[in-house]
Amino acid sequence: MLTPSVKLTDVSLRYNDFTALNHVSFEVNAGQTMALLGHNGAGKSSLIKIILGLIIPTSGTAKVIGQCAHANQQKSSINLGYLPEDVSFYDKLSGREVLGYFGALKGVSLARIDALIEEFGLGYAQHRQLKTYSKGMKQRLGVAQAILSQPKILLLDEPTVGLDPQASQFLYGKINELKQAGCAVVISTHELSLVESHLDTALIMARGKRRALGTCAELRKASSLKSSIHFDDLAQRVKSNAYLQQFYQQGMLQFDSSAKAEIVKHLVTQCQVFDFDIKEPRLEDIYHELMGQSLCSPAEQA
Ligand SMILES: Nc1ncnc2c1ncn2[C@@H]1O[C@H](COP(=O)(O)OP(=O)(O)OP(=O)(O)O)[C@@H](O)[C@H]1O
Repeated sequence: MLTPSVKLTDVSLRYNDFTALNHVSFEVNAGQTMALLGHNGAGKSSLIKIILGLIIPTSGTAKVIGQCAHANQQKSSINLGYLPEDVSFYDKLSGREVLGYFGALKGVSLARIDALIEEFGLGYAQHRQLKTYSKGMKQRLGVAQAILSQPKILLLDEPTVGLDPQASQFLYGKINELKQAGCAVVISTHELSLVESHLDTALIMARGKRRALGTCAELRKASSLKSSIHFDDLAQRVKSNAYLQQFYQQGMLQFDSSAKAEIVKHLVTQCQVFDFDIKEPRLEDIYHELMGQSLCSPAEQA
């Protein structure tokens, strides 16, 4: 059986008397991206630090490619790439010196460093001290550092903060390349619309607990949010079609996501309607439905 790249089983974490994580389990396989979502203080960064082996869970187990995460941190035998939430490097160094330093630690060739500097659009500033870099330039450098050694596991804590739209798109392109090469990716982010089309699964955390885990389709099915279909002369067609009438609301067909395949089949085979517009709940809609309207406070223990 395939060993998951990341496997957390029943992990709890206490900081003194505060329970930051409460019986959390999930797996990420090679070549998969999991988005780690949740309110401020939900426990996302703590989970990433546990995978890195920087924090040992109070109870439960954390494994990376079958090894205890903490033991791997000490041996560094598994190649992990990490972008911390607040990326900061010694600001008297130049961008090139930073990548050169991490490259030397990880045995990366100078050619790879040169290529990444150019790809991330930092060539013109590579010899300047970091104190002259903008926030987005530092973030680009941080992402380049994280993927430098083409890791087997890539952990990105809010990677698109400060990135312009093109740089964000470029980053997701790079992530997809790494996935193709078998990298397992965990991305903690609040930018749901950006991550939606790139994830395989999403883990939604609330107050240290797992609120939901699944593919977008699974989360959509589990939600009570409706999908909808619209097409020209829909109202006319519905008048003479008892099957469609049961879904007709506010000028469109509205239904649970699990009914989509059946309705589409009906439209194509029974009504000869081939051109329609389907709208499904977005990840952001599902997230808001799960989290509710009021602000979650990490201090409220569930
Ligand atoms: N070293 C620490 N000591 C005490 N409490 C901590 C420590 N680190 C984190 N916490 C608490 O644990 C909870 C989870 O923090 P964490 O940083 O994992 O949240 P997060 O989901 O990454 O939040 P955000 O989206 O705001 O970055 C928070 O209530 C935080 O205050």
